[in-house]
Amino acid sequence: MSNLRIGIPSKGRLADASAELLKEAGLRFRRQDRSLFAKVKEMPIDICFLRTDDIPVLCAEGAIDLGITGGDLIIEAEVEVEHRLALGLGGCRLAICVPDDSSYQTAKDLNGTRIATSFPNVTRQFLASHGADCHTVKLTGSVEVMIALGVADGIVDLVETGSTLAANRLRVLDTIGSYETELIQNKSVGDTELADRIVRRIEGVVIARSYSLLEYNVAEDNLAKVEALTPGYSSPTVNKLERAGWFAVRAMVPRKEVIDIMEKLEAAGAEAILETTIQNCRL
Ligand SMILES: Nc1ncnc2c1ncn2[C@@H]1O[C@H](COP(=O)(O)OP(=O)(O)OP(=O)(O)O)[C@@H](O)[C@H]1O
Ligand SMILES: O=P(O)(O)OC[C@H]1O[C@H](OP(=O)(O)OP(=O)(O)O)[C@H](O)[C@@H]1O
Ligand SMILES: [Mg+2]
Repeated sequence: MSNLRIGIPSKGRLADASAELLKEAGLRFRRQDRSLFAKVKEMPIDICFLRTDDIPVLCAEGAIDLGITGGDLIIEAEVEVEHRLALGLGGCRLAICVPDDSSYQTAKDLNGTRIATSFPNVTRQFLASHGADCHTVKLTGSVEVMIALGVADGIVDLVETGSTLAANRLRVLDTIGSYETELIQNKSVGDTELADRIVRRIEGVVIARSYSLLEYNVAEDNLAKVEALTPGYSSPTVNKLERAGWFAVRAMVPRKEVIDIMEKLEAAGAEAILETTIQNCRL
């Protein structure tokens, strides 16, 4: 059986984060210069460095068994792949944008107009579902300037901070969807056991990155109140302290909620509240 092939972006904003994610999942490899492949040490796995937007079709065609790419690119590619994991990276939204001073109010108002985009399939489907039939102008990048160039009346492009829109005096008319980076799998992978092992390893890192471990001490009278604040991933760990009537509690807490929960724990009488990061986990 040939090695399991994992395709990751060779450049761009997802490249480093994708490689780092695999390394934290225990895959040890090093890309030589600008080579297309890298062998993983002591495992029958090859890493392939590809264009982010080619990864969905290469995964569907079986050139790679697993791939890391943007959810928006997967939908635009209109291919059949298994969506194995959302990776908590590359969050963005795909939006219909028009000039700030235009009179458009809804997607339907765009009927008969020209829309510049790198996502013609998603664009046509969304506009058709809103009763608008538009001429799409397919481009690979710098879509925002096409209205100024007179090529389009509106655009569909990715929006993260909104700074590109502001710089081009554009506003969001409607949001098509929100996306993040995903791990996808070919529907007929040969070594499903190894593929599942890799998915499980990556899942452990993704969960570990999205949670922190909170530990604190609390008097018995306040125990029920604080346990409601930190129910944990499945259940908090509670141990009796030497200090009579006091308990030590440890629980996983979503990282983005930690500060808020620490304040609530303190207000509920918890003491010695500590946050530690989780390097990896299996839950
Ligand atoms: N602000 C953003 N702009 C573009 N893509 C983003 C953004 N935020 C997250 N992404 C994700 O990254 C993917 C694009 O990665 P890709 O490597 O193709 O382009 P890039 O990083 O913009 O590099 P390039 O300069 O080649 O366009 C998108 O499909 C999306 O899933
Ligand atoms: O909302 P923002 O934070 O401004 O990000 C959105 C912009 O980023 C991406 O462009 P990119 O920088 O990838 O250049 P490109 O158009 O050449 O891909 C995307 O195509 C938007 O133009
Ligand atoms: Mg780009």
